[in-house]
Amino acid sequence: MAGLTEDTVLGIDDIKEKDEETERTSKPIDKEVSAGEEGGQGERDMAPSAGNLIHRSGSRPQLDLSKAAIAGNFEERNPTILLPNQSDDISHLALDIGGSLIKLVYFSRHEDQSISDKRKKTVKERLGISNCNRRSYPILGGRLHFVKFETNKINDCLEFIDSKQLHRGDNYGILLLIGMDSLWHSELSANDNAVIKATGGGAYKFADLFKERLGAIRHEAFTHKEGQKEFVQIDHNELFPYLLVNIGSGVSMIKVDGDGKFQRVSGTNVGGGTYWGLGRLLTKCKSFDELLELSQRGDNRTIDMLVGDIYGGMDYPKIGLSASTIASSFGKAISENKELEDYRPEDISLSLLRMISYNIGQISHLNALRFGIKRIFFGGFFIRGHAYTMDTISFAVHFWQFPIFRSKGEAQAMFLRHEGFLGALGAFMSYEKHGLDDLMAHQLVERFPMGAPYTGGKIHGPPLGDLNEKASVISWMEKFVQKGTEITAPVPMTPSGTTGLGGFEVPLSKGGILRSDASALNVGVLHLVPSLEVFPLLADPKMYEPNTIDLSDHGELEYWFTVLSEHLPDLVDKAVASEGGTDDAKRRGDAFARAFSAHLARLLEEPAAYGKLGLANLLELREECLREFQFVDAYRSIKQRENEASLAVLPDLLMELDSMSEEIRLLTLIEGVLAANIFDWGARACVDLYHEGTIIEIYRMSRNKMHRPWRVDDFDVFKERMFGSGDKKLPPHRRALLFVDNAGADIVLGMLPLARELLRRGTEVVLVANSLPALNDVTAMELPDIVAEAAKKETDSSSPQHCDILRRAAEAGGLLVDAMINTVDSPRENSALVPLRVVENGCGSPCIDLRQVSSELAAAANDADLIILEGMGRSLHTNFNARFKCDALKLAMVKNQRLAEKLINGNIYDCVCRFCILHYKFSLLGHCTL
Ligand SMILES: Nc1ncnc2c1ncn2[C@@H]1O[C@H](COP(=O)(O)OP(=O)(O)O)[C@@H](O)[C@H]1O
Ligand SMILES: CC(C)(COP(=O)(O)O)[C@@H](O)C(=O)NCCC(=O)O
Ligand SMILES: [Mn+2]
Repeated sequence: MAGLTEDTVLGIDDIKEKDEETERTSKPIDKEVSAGEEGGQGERDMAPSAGNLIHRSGSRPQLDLSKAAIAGNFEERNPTILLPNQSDDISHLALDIGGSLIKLVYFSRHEDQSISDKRKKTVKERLGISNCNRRSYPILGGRLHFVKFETNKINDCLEFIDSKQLHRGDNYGILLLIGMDSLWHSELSANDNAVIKATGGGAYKFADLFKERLGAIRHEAFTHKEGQKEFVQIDHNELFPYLLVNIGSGVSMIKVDGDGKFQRVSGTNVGGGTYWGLGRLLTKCKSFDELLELSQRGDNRTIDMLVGDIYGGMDYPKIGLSASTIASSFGKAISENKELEDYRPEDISLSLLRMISYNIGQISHLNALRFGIKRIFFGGFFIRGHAYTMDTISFAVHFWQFPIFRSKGEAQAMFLRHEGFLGALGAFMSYEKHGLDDLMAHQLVERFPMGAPYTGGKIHGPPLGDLNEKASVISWMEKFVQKGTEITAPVPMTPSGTTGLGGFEVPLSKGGILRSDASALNVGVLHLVPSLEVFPLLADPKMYEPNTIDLSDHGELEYWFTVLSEHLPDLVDKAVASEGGTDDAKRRGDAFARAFSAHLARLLEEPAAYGKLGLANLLELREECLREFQFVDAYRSIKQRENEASLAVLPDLLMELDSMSEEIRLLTLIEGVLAANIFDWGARACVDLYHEGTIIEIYRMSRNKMHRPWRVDDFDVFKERMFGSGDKKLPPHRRALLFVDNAGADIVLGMLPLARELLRRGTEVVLVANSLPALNDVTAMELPDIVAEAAKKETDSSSPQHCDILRRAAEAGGLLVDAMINTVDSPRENSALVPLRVVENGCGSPCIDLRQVSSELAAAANDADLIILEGMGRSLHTNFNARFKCDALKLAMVKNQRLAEKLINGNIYDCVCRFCILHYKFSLLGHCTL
């Protein structure tokens, strides 16, 4: 890559000179910041119309390039660019301006969490219980977004930055990467002036980034062979050394030996720019995607000279080459009397794609061999998530490893979902002020928005990457709806192995029609939630897989897609009603339905598009989509109604329970939990049931059907743990974490009475509930009021004080603020009483991934020796097979026939009571059914 240094320096120089002009005339910065590109592509095309987008304003901080200058020697490999006039009060943004594409990674803060969360206030302030192991981060959490633009359309990029208000905010700084596959970096200046770092940091930072962050983002890396994507979870300890091959306009090959230990060992000038540039000239294509799409319909045999062409249609087995091996790319063009017009552009494109991919694959392989490297990661936007390209590269890497060529073992070709964003992301992460250097992988949650309609109460920017049109605030929703329809239309994918060319040297997957911009839906927004942690009680976090249902089985996938699609109209009705049924709500409801359907269609067609797909991901995606369209809580009124109805009958239930013997009571309590889990607005069968009676009638009916043995029935083991057998007794559990599920009868008549029983036995109880609404699940915010209502002292003096246990425990746990104030002076006769607390779980889904829980929950888990997971989402769809370091009880009613058949070989409404007991030293207990 000769000339890189000069070009980049020139580019930066350009910024410096032209910014003086900018200051005088308010001329645009678009030309200036694009100057790092090589080959002049696009430079002249750039219209200066976006010039006033990033403007000075007294109150708003912005990107101010005036008087920008390189600090130090221009010839240096690590030039620092100083922006003396830049306020560092701007958005988190990193730009990687490449020869072909601008990659933008930006950070948006989460909106301020409500501080009026009564539960948190009471827990923390009143009782001084805090998340002692919580680290303090300079950022409070937010999102990392990935966007790309063609370098010659920098105006769109600027418009986007403007529409998203990225040039203002109260953050720290901006990073700009200028160059092409460059291997430069510079240190942050200690100077107070804002600094632009010029770095091709992708490679340099990648080592660390991958190891600590991306490497553990679920399903980042994958292999791609014969049309099949397979995600690879890489053990941190086995990552190094690896070869990073960045296929941008040109190609860099970097050997990475450890954190920050890397070396550019090779490269080639035949890269993505070559394919696009040569392809454009030869086929007259107008866009890269058009060129790629052409290749899918091509047959390279018309242009490439094959081994068979030389050897009369025969293989050449002596040297291990079959007839269909390409002997010479474009070789036929010399021997025939044809002009360019005589060749199909499709064939030219395919021939070119194979030529370049093979060449890169081969050089990569040779370099891997040279250093004895087993893994090659391919990045850069040339790959563009394109199945055929990945197959071709994998094939090439593998081809040279056929026995005859093989020497020192096989190198594996791996691809990355964030393929093109490595540079921008690496630089972003390296910016120390963000505090991101301390972030751990489980603190990044990936989501797949369609383009948020609102931020800060306003509609911002066009959603789906169609940035050619001017961002029109008014028509945004209509545009979305239209776009949604386009991408909903299923895109056919040719099944693997049908290209008809055959032969081991021909990659099989060719794909169908190319999606308009695959990367827009391949890479999600990474939510940074610094308070997320791995649940400390997981027995083996590395082996933990939350999903029980594997959707890689296509039949399974289709079934659940149908279930979710059929549920959609009803959900939209509820969501719209929950927002007052206004015209705006209806429009949002429509957009939500389209967005979610679009995701479903996309995933049905390519299940691995967003990483390995499980049922929990689908259910969470639905909630995320609702939130994206500002549906805060679709089931709010249903939850309220069911809470009220259930609270009204709770005193009678508690009285009934108190009249029972301990053992009968425990059984009745578990029956009650299972029976009340029938109130699930996410299950079709149950929703149909609700038309047939009142909440209490359905609850009674459900209870009456609770006959043991249940389909999975470990109740006897649980009972033995609780009461012992004969004279062998175990002390009560110290602390139980109750992962609660639905609002209404489920929590009020099911889990609260069980919690009360544990409290009565001296076990401290922590109710673990959702941080955000999902279906009719109760949230941590809602729980204190429900508990307070359940624990209310009966004013009617004739009623016994059956709520005392709950009330005192809730007081002790800081849940009843008012009650505490009232009882401050009265002597606490039961000061030894264990507390009842509420913590949020960190998620907003009907399922729970225990690798990412709130730090509050992680802290509460430290002393816990019993976990109770309740409901289908948390104990069946996810965590059915999860193993813990303490006793664990999983309770759920199966409200879906197919799941019942598959999971427990049973029927709908069957129940699961699965108990897994830890081996106590002096264990008196048998083992559970696991
Ligand atoms: N929409 C697109 N426009 C232009 N090039 C694209 C596009 N999508 C993928 N590419 C390919 O990606 C290459 C650029 O990759 P990238 O990693 O962004 O490198 P650079 O930093 O050199 O721009 C292009 O040369 C082309 O082969
Ligand atoms: C989303 C759910 C897991 C919620 O169940 P819960 O955790 O409340 O018991 C469940 O409603 C579900 O799997 N529904 C889809 C299946 C169906 O409609 O049959
Ligand atoms: Mn639920």
